[in-house]
Amino acid sequence: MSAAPQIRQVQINIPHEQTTMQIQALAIADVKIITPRKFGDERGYFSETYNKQALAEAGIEETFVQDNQSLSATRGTVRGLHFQIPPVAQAKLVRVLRGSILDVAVDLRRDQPTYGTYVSAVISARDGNQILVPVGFAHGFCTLEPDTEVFYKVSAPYSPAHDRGLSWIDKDIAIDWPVDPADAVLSAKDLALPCLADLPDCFTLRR
Ligand SMILES: Cc1cn([C@H]2C[C@H](O)[C@@H](COP(=O)(O)OP(=O)(O)O[C@H]3O[C@H](C)C(=O)[C@H](O)[C@H]3O)O2)c(=O)[nH]c1=O
Repeated sequence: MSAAPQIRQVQINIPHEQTTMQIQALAIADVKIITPRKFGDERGYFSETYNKQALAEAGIEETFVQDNQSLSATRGTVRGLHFQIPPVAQAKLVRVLRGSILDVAVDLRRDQPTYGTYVSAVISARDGNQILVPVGFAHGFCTLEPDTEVFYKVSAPYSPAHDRGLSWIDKDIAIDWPVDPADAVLSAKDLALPCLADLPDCFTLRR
């Protein structure tokens, strides 16, 4: 049994009761952290983890058509970076059912000043927070705990023919992952993904 991969500590927020759904834009403003309201009592808590109308009232109009869930047994598991190309490009609403992840979104929109840059956030079952990754981004995460279970909604159905990926260790993007490449657990597919410089333009709107 190989030793557990070494994970550099990442700031994990302490959960707190919320009175309303909170929405916070990250440095790339289209990527948002959504923290639904929690009703705590002596039994535990209740939370509406998805409410289409509440999101629409906050200006989040994505329509989700498929739910996905993955379990990663080992902390330091990296899944991604993935995206689907039009006409089935996906927005993703990601949350963690058990454990925690460092979630990463890379901007692939060549007509944006943030093209080729990324944002990241710790998403955890403890915090009950979620990340909204819009169309036009590559998405991936690194698990921070063993047996981390991730649940996410996508706005277009899975289409292997439109499934694309980007190397997690692309030097031009230089994502600060909390695990060293020597210790990370990835699929053979993800280990072979190309760098951004070798990807065709997938998302710039045709004028
Ligand atoms: C994504 C997907 C996959 N699959 C099948 C295809 C493979 O036989 C198997 C595992 O797929 P994959 O290795 O792509 O799974 P992950 O590495 O967890 O990829 C996912 O995790 C990263 C973080 C993402 O953002 C993507 O949404 C998604 O690609 O599930 C399906 O049947 N439907 C689906 O929607």
